[in-house]
Amino acid sequence: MKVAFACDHAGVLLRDAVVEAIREGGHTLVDFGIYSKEEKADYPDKAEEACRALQDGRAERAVLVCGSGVGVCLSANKMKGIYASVCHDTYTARQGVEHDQMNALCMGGRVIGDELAKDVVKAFLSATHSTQERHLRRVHKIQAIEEQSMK
Ligand SMILES: O=C(CO)[C@H](O)[C@H](O)[C@H](O)COP(=O)(O)O
Repeated sequence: MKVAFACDHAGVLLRDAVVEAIREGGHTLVDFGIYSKEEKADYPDKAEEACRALQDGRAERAVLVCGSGVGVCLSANKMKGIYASVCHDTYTARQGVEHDQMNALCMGGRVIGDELAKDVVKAFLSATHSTQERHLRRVHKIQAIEEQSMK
């Protein structure tokens, strides 16, 4: 799977761990930086760059990291077709994909450590969408809200 990654200067703390988890899972990294904490970046810009790749098919999922995970998550969820959530545990990361079709995982570089972040990324990337009717029905309702809100 092609996986977009982007972070700001606070999220860069988790960069190496996330990149490692993506590669260890056999996935292809689509890298939007940043690469060191000496670089500065605003989280809405980084989230937008990575999520554009999701929208146009250059990537199938995205991992976004800022200080808390909240800034990149709020930014990503403003974009059509992006379903982002902050997850700092493996249960939420897996269920978010299975039940809710989450396609952007957001984490806080100032919140969790490398090893847990790697497990969370792996749970997110190995999960697949449930085909159970009740989950699909709810996802379609999310999409209907999205469509309605743009009118
Ligand atoms: O956590 C964030 C937004 O939810 C961002 O990563 C910012 O880093 C955070 O707002 C802190 O910014 P600062 O420039 O490091 O003070």
